[in-house]
Amino acid sequence: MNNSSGDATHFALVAHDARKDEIVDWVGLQLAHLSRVQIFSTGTTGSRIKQTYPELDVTCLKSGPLGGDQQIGAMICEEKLDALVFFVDPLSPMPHDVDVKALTRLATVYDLPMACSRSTADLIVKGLVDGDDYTPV
Ligand SMILES: O=C(CO)COP(=O)(O)O
Repeated sequence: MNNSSGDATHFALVAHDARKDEIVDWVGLQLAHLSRVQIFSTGTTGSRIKQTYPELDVTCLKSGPLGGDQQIGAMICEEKLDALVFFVDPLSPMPHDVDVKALTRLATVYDLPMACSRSTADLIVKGLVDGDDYTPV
């Protein structure tokens, strides 16, 4: 836990449409660990995760194209998140591409652990939930 509120571990989980099935599958594989995490998601991603795993603690924000990416960006600036898992679709143009860029940019600016793929997302879970507390050097 590195968020400034000092309580539970907070993850943002976001996926573009072409990768929503993939994030739902990934959450299922990490269910035991993610059940110990407070999850914040953009609207449609969060609804899918909640529907499939009602036992998880998921807060749904606005849909990405309607401001959800920006809400997550604001949480990063306010140091309310410990990690961002963002399964980006690299093959489709997005009407809200500027928001997508802004979100990944802020994760970089604030040195927030960010995963855009399953393997990196696994490593984040291993480092932040399954392993010893992560302390940035
Ligand atoms: O568009 C998104 C991220 O850029 C995701 O938004 P939804 O989860 O609402 O589809």
